[in-house]
Amino acid sequence: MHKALDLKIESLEHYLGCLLSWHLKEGHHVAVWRLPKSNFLQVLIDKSGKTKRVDPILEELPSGFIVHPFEDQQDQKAFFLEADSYFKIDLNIPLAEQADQIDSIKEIKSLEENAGILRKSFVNPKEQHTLGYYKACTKKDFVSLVQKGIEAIKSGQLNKIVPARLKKKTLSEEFDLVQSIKSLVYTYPNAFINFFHIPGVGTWLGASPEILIQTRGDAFYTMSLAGTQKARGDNPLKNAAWTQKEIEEQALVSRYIVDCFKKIRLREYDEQGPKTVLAGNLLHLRSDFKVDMKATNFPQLGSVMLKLLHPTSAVCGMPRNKAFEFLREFEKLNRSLFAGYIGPANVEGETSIFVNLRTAMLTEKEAFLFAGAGVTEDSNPEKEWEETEMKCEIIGKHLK
Ligand SMILES: C=C(O[C@H]1C=CC=C(C(=O)O)[C@@H]1O)C(=O)O
Repeated sequence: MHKALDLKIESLEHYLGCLLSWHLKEGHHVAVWRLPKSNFLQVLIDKSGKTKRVDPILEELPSGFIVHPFEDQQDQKAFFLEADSYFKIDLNIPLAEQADQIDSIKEIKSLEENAGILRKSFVNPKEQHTLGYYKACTKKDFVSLVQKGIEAIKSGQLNKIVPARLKKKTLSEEFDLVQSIKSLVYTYPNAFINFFHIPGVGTWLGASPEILIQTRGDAFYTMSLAGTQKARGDNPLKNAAWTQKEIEEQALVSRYIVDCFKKIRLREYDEQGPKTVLAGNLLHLRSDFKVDMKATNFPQLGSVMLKLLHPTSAVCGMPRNKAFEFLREFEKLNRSLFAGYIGPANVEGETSIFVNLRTAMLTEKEAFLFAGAGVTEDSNPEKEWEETEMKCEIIGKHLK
C-alpha cells in the first residue's frame, strides 16, 4: 500500500483520480461533495458492495449519503451510502500537509489511466422499452409539452407545472471526471457540487443550487427557489428585474412550503425574502425559511419536512398529485434521480439535503443532462426551452 502522499502523487487531481478509480473498480459506493461556500471537499465511501435502501428517517440514520429518485418509491425508501470511510480535504491547504487526515492510495496510476478506468466503471442505464425512456427531447416536443401544461393551467386543472427534458452529450475520448469535478468546484462556489456512484443504480455529477432541508444543531432550514433569468452585466444581482410570471412562480413554491408547515401545525418559522440569488450564470428568486427545532419542540422536523416537501413545486408542480399525473402522462421521461434528493446525512452532526438539479447522469460514452422549467399561465414555451438549454449548459460545459 502506498502512503497518501507518495512522492509520485503530485496533485489533488492525481490523488482523487487514484482514489476514485480504485474504489469504483472494487465495486464500492462513493460520494464526493463540496457544500456551498465551503473550502472542503468531502469524500465518503461505502465498501460493503451492497445497495442499501433505508427509510428516510434522518434522525435515526448512521453517518452517510442519501439518494432518493424523483418518483416516490412504493416502499418509501431511499438509497443510502454508509460512511465506512469519510474524510475531508481542505482545498486551501496543500495536500501534502493533510496526509494524516486522508485515506491512503492503494494503487498509483497515471492521470489518463485513472480517467479511463473511471469512465469504464460508470453505470450504464438498463435498456428499457418504455416509450421515451432516456430519449433526448426535441425542441418541438418540449414546446408542445409546455403548451399542454399552459392549457392544463388555463383550464384550472393545475396552478403550476415543471416539465423536464433530457439532452445527450457525447463525451470525448479525453473526458476526465476528476477535471470536471475540479472545474465545477472552482466555477460554482455557491452550489452543492456532488459526484456519486451507486453500482447498478447510477453515476451522477452535479452542481445543485437548491437545499431541500438542512439541519444543524437545533436549526432547521429550507428554501423556495424558482424563477430564472440569465445573469447580465457587472452587477447582475442589482440589475435583475422580475416579471409577474416569475414572481408568481416562486411565490407558489413558498406557498407550498408554508402549506407543509400548516399541515404539521408549525406556526413559528422565520421567512425572509424573496431575494435575487446567483446560481452559475443564472439568477433565481429565493426565500429562506428557518425554524428553531428546540423552541418549537420538533426534533424530527428534518424527516417530517423531507417527506412533506419532496417533490416541491419547484420540480413537480401544484397541486402536487395532479402535477405528478400530468408529468407521468405527457413528459414521457424517466427522470431517474433527477429532481430527486441527495446529500450527506448526519455527517459531522449535520444533514444537508439538496434537490438533484443542474446535473448529469454519466455513462461510459455519453452524459445525460436533465433540466426542467417552471410553467405558469403566462409562460412562453420558446423561452422555457431556452431556459432548459441554459440549465443544461451549467453542467454540460464542464464535461469535456
Ligand atoms: C427544475 C429546475 O430548476 C428549478 C429550480 C429553480 C428555478 C426553476 C425555474 O425557474 O423553473 C425550477 O423550478 C432545473 O434546474 O432543472
